[in-house]
Amino acid sequence: MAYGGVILSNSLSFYQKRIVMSSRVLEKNGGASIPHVLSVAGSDSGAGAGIQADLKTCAARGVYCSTVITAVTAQNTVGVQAVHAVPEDFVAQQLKSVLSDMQVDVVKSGMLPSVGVVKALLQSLTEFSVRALVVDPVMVSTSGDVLAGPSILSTFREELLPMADIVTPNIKEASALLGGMRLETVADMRNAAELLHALGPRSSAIDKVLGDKTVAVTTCKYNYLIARLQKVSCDIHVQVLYGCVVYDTGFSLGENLSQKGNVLVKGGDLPGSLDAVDIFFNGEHFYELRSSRIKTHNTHGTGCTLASCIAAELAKGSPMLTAVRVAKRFVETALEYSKDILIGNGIQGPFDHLLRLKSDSHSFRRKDAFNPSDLFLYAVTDSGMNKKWGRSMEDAVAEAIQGGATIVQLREKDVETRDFLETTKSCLVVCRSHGVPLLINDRIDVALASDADGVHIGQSDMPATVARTLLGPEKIIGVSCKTIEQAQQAWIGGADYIGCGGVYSTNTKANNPTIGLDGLKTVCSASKLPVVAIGGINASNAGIVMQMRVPNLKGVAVVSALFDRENVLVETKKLHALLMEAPSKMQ
Ligand SMILES: Cc1ncc(COP(=O)(O)OP(=O)(O)O)c(N)n1
Ligand SMILES: Cc1nc(C(=O)O)sc1CCOP(=O)(O)O
Ligand SMILES: [Mg+2]
Repeated sequence: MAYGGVILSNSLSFYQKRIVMSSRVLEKNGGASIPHVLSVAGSDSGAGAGIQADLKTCAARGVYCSTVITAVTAQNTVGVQAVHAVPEDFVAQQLKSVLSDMQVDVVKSGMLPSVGVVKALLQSLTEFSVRALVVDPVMVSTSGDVLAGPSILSTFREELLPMADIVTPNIKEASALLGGMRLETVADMRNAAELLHALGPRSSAIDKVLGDKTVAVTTCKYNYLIARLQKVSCDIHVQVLYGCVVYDTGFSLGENLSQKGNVLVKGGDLPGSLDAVDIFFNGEHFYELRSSRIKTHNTHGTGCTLASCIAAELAKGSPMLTAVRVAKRFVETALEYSKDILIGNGIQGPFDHLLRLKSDSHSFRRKDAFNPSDLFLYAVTDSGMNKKWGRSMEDAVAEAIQGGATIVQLREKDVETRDFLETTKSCLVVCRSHGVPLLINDRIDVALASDADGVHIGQSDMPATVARTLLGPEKIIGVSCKTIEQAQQAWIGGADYIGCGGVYSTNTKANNPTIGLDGLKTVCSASKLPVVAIGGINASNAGIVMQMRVPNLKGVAVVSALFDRENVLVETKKLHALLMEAPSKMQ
């Protein structure tokens, strides 16, 4: 083989030991490693950019993030008021602390305020092996403040970029790195990407044979990668070993392990462009990544977020282009969700990395946890019935709420997903303005996409445990149960309430077994969760149901008695009044 006859050097035993050590730790703890990004960047007191953005991004992407702080900035949405650079030897100390102990997959660099700090980072990368280096060449903050002076440019160009697997400059940074080159068009960006690529990583080559199937790979970026050869059909592949995790690099030996760097020139600031265009160049192909420009002032920290998201995706094992695409989409989604949030008085605000403060609903957001008394009068819609009576879903929901419905479920079996999502959003506005929870029948995807308050699922739908994992701890989950066992399972699965029926026979749900008042009583008595009765309930029998005074029964759920009627408002009021009179104990 071409790599035979190379001498095994002593320095390699360190890495071998490290692999054995990591495996032992994993064995001892019985755990698995988690993708890990080390962010080497400055702190932003306003928490929109820098280390804080990197931490939030990695958290949002499910990746562990350790940090080496290179500078502390006094910064807000107005600008950068002061910068305190962390002494270089202390940056080096932080790097050593993290890298000597933790298995970092990807290093992401942001603000590197001095040549000494860049050199400390480079030195660490020659001592400790990582899989990739993502360089965000931070030079000027979005507010226009200089974060890395011109003295550093040549070190970036000559020493940092050649180590990078990807470099992600914006237009101004690309221009600065290329000696002030003018970037005004997409063609200029392509040109810049090509020129920057020429400053990128040199090729790597198999360097040392460690054993029968193990080699060391030297690159200019890493001291040594410990790699294992694996025969996959006719090709010999190279796998990089870290602890128990083995990453197939996809390089076959025939390609002499040559690794090409990547450049992403971000065109967010490109003058006169309607779209946000970024140019990705991998040394062979250009990719024009376009997305529509989101109208918002909340763009502080987009660069840091994009780079740390790329790092997070690489740490999970994504190929470079996939990581870039995912990161771009993540930033767009976060911007869209946060476009109207207001933090600070400056012209450029931060956005919400955790996508929580959804713009069109957060002012009406339900503040309370699930309240079982919400089950008192549960209105469950049916599009067929509303169509029959010539009203929209939104009008039907509004009337039911005015009539006294305390919770609403959209049970739409025959609508197109797109229409269902739009209807749900409109109904949410109605429900939130009245503080009434809105649940979605069956469709967890629609509940998630619309940020509805929860779902109602049955025995043939997704299990409650899975729904809970998807929806998180705050959403309401109801489960249909006809037996004690099902009720027990719903409780274990993390449901908030159960729907129990059919109490009476019904035409609304085909082939629905009727369990009667006795069946309802049995389930309610054994249930650890609050119960709402359903099935054939109307103004003539709701009183009977509630007067049984069985434990845990909190209310009735009704479809046809409200919606298969000419006047939803009148029918809901009637049923509400009747329930209020029922001498039940709504514990
Ligand atoms: C409150 C309430 N209880 C029971 C059901 C029925 O749910 P499921 O068994 O999943 O049947 P479908 O409604 O999906 O036909 C419900 N929807 N609401
Ligand atoms: C949707 C549904 N679930 C049931 C169950 O027994 O779980 S009965 C039912 C239909 C309820 O409609 P109506 O109020 O028109 O009878
Ligand atoms: Mg269902």
